[in-house]
Amino acid sequence: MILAIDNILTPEELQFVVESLSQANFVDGKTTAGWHAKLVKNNIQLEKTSERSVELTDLVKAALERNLLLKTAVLPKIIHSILFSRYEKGMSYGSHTDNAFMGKWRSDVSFTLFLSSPNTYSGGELVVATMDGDRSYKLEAGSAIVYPSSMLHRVEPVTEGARLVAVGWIQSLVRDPSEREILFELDTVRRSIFAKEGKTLEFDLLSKTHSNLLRKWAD
Ligand SMILES: O=C(O)CCC(=O)C(=O)O
Ligand SMILES: [Fe+2]
Repeated sequence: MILAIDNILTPEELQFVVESLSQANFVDGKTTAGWHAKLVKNNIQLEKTSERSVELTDLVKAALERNLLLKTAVLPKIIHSILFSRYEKGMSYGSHTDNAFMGKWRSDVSFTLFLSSPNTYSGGELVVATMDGDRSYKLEAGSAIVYPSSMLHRVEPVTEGARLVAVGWIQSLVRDPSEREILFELDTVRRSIFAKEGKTLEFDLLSKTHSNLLRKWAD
């Protein structure tokens, strides 16, 4: 399941992040890519060890953690390895797959949080390869695409302007995307029943099934 989540950041947070990044020092992105992804990675990114990176990482992580849609669809165990990347004119990231592990954490879900307004740059779409063709994404600033880390993906060349994003990886409580999808749908239905009718017997039974499956599938 590929999911678009709008307004992860408030306008104030977005402005803060973008302003902070405008004064930052960016380095070659190849330093954090796997040995094969390095061959096609052509961007620059905020130095991970800088104080600014730690501050912005905490901000983005907190924004993702408070988002209910992300919580129910992704079931995060930990949001790890956030990077702030910049693609200037001519930069791109060719087709690749993300490493299964980053340090000790597994990458089950990848995300791109768009930080530049789409009308400030040309090209730079995130393209995810699905069984029925390529899907192309270029969201409003502050919104994110969330997709299984198992999928091939790329960033199209930027032809004008600059594309600023925060990308990162999540280890989910449930590694299998199809199991996550079942849990997400059950959770969505039970919340909808609760909103309409309150804590009915149907709500209780769906909650029981959701909890029992989560217990069964979580690692
Ligand atoms: O910038 C993006 O949207 C995705 C970048 C990416 O695929 C990566 O950093 O592994
Ligand atoms: Fe990637």
